[in-house]
Amino acid sequence: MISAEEALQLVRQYKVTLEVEEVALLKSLHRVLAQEVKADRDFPPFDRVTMDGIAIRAEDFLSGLRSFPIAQLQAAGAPQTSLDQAGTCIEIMTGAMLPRNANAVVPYEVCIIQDGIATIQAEQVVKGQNIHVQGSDEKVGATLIAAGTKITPAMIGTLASVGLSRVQVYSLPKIAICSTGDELVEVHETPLPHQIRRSNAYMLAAALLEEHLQANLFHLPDHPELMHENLSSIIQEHDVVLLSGAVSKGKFDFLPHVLEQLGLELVFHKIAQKPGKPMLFGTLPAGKIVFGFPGNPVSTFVCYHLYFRAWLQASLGLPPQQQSAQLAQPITYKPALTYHVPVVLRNEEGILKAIPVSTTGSGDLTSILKAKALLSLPTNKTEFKEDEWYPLTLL
Ligand SMILES: Nc1nc2c(c(=O)[nH]1)N[C@H]1C(S)=C(S)[C@@H](COP(=O)(O)OP(=O)(O)OC[C@H]3O[C@@H](n4cnc5c(N)ncnc54)[C@H](O)[C@@H]3O)O[C@H]1N2
Ligand code: MOO
Ligand SMILES: [Mg+2]
Repeated sequence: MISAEEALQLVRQYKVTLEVEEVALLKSLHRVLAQEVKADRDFPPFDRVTMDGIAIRAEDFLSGLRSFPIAQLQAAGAPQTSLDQAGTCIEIMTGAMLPRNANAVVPYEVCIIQDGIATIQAEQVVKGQNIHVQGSDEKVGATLIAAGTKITPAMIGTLASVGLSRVQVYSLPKIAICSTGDELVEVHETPLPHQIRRSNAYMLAAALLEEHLQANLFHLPDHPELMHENLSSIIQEHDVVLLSGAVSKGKFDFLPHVLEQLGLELVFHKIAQKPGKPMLFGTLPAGKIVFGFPGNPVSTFVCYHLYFRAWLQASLGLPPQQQSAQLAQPITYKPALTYHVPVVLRNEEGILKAIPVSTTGSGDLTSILKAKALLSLPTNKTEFKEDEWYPLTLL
């Protein structure tokens, strides 16, 4: 049996190779950029006026002049004008190109305009004031966003600015979620006393939606031939298969055997951890990836968050997310297993404190209703003291 740390390292090594596809600008939100984004022109592209007011030559003001006849009006979006005559001004709007020969913009608030003459009441005017100089943010050709970055709304603004109406992004893996077990019925059905509803499949699908990933949902019966037949066609159609249940020691836990028949290259089966000990991970022919999450709801949820998300980050070329928090109360845990404790979080003067939530075990769906994260207590100790720092995984 491998350790939780080894399992994490291993899943990160089995990333899938994602193709590059082109999508419409807004569809690129939350996707991973597969191209470098460069400035197609200087940022800003011209000397941009930053206040509504008048454009003058600062020298005229310095020579004592205070009243400037208005020669022209220039709006944003109009071609550049020219301040040809010394001692005059051009009324100018925010976002307009600075007129040729002008070098300062005086806001309306410190001018009085009467009969076509602007009189400046400011104490001083400095050359270059209220002008956003061409190329002062970025020069044409500069890299604005590196490939491999997850696209945020702010980045959509930059992509739009440089004219990328279509964006190259890495394609998304095709994901299947399969629940297993003859005790499961559909959500809309009323279970008989010995049945339960298929909650894990929906919980996983929702967790994927939070990553902006869609999945197809399936159910596999507790029957080796039928499981083989169904799973074989599911694998053909998907890059990644997330399975829930049927990976432990039970008489109906057929998955490991069926997967082996389907060409599984096992990377590991069983991790020294609680919950989620019987988790399975491996590859299938044609570079497909399979995660076999233990069926207990908390185990499925915990293993998804610890291992699938680490795998996804690695496959998308994103750095691992590492965080830690302080245990808020002592815990004794004797088994030689990494104990992933469900916790809520509290910020105490800048220190993140993890407070364990009560749970009856990995069948306790309600514990993950309360928990916001997992605090992973390592195997090399049995006494975990208050204020000690441990790795944290957000749920
Ligand atoms: N003799 C042993 N028994 C068990 C061991 C062990 O080491 N030795 N490990 C236990 C642990 S830990 C876990 S976790 C479970 C994992 O079991 P399986 O992955 O084989 O899952 P199932 O047997 O199919 O189901 C377990 C449990 O989860 C419920 N379940 C399954 N799928 C769903 C679903 N989609 N939605 C809601 N609930 C689901 C299922 O009804 C069972 O109650 O094995 C222990 N046993
Ligand atoms: O590891 Mo199992 O996940 O405790 O129920
Ligand atoms: Mg079982």
